[in-house]
Amino acid sequence: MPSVSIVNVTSYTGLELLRLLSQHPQFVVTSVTGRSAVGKRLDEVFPQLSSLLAFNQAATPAVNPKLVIGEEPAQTDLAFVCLPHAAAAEMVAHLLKRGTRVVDLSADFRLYDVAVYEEWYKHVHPAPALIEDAVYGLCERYRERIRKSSLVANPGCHSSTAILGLLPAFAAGIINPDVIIDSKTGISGAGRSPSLKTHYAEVNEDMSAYSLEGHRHLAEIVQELIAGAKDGGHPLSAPPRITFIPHLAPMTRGILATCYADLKPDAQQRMPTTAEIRALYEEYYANEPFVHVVDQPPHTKWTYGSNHCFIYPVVDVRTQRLIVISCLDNLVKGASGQAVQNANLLYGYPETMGLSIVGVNP
Ligand SMILES: NC(=O)C1=CN([C@@H]2O[C@H](COP(=O)(O)OP(=O)(O)OC[C@H]3O[C@@H](n4cnc5c(N)ncnc54)[C@H](OP(=O)(O)O)[C@@H]3O)[C@@H](O)[C@H]2O)C=CC1
Ligand SMILES: CC(=O)N[C@@H](CCC(=O)OP(=O)(O)O)C(=O)O
Repeated sequence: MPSVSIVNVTSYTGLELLRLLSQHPQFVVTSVTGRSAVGKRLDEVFPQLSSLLAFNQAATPAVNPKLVIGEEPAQTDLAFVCLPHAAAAEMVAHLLKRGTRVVDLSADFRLYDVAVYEEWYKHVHPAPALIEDAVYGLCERYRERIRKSSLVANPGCHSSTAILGLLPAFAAGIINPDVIIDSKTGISGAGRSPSLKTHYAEVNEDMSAYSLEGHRHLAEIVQELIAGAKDGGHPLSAPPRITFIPHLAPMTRGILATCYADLKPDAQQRMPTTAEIRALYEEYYANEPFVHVVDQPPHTKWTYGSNHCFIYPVVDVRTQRLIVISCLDNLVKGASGQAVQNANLLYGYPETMGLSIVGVNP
């Protein structure tokens, strides 16, 4: 059974990995780190984990709540890195050097062009030589490459939502590459560190837009939609024109992106119908266990705590625009669940292993 470390278990994504891996029949978490909790047991920091003791009958349980949090990760087969960007790249370089396979939840290896990374992240990339070895960890697109990889760059949460929502339309060339993405996110997307921006009294019953000057996830979205269009046989002649505006919504988890684009007429100057587009989307995701094309606008509550993404494409007949609503849980399909899906691919396990849970609703 592969041994696993979680680097920075004191993060929301680290904690979510513990929850998911506690149900995984193959991986065994043997090392966890977190500067603010060094020397403490997992169940001291996260008392809810003590409930696992009643179920941990195996000699090596997947998650042992008595595991002591360290400063540095011990040698393991696989590591999930849940550090902020830049710190993550340094840790990833260290782990790869000692032969550990890595799923990095940060943004450090998601962009194939280091100049684009440095433009958006405003610092010099700490390990640019590793970028070419990394695979963008959107399993629905790159599962064959992920299987052979040692470094998976787990996608961003807004990016996953928007890319999954728009890929079929870009691959089929049915829209003008001029898109507006209006993405609403739960507060946990901002992480666990205290900040006025995420203080309860500030965000409860409040909605606001942020990063209007340009959000970092735009770079990933552009990169992947260009690739999706090309691989679908409809390469773009120029970069897509995308306006992506994230909004903070008064909920703990969840992302709901509403995407708008003008439809292109077919060779007979006829516009596609909702039924045709839904059929196209259903075909694109026909064999995907975690992506579901639905016939009504999805709710973030459908995804709460699960690795599922729900997508609703519909034509606005008055304007001949395609509207696609896509939603998922930022901490699961948008982060830790997708990371486990990637780890399953790395080890040749069924992609769904340990991820069969349905969303909590209400
Ligand atoms: N939250 C989300 O929905 C998503 C997050 N991500 C990405 O996943 C990674 C983890 O995110 P998230 O779980 O939100 O993180 P959190 O903000 O919840 O955790 C941050 C923790 O990281 C530790 N930390 C901060 N700076 C450093 C540093 N320089 N070196 C080492 N440790 C540091 C601190 O813990 P301590 O002091 O205990 O070490 C801090 O509490 C990030 O790269 C994030 O961008 C990706 C997709 C979605
Ligand atoms: C609410 C909120 O602040 N969300 C974060 C999501 C960040 C994320 O997904 O992580 P990466 O930085 O790894 O891309 C944001 O919009 O920046």
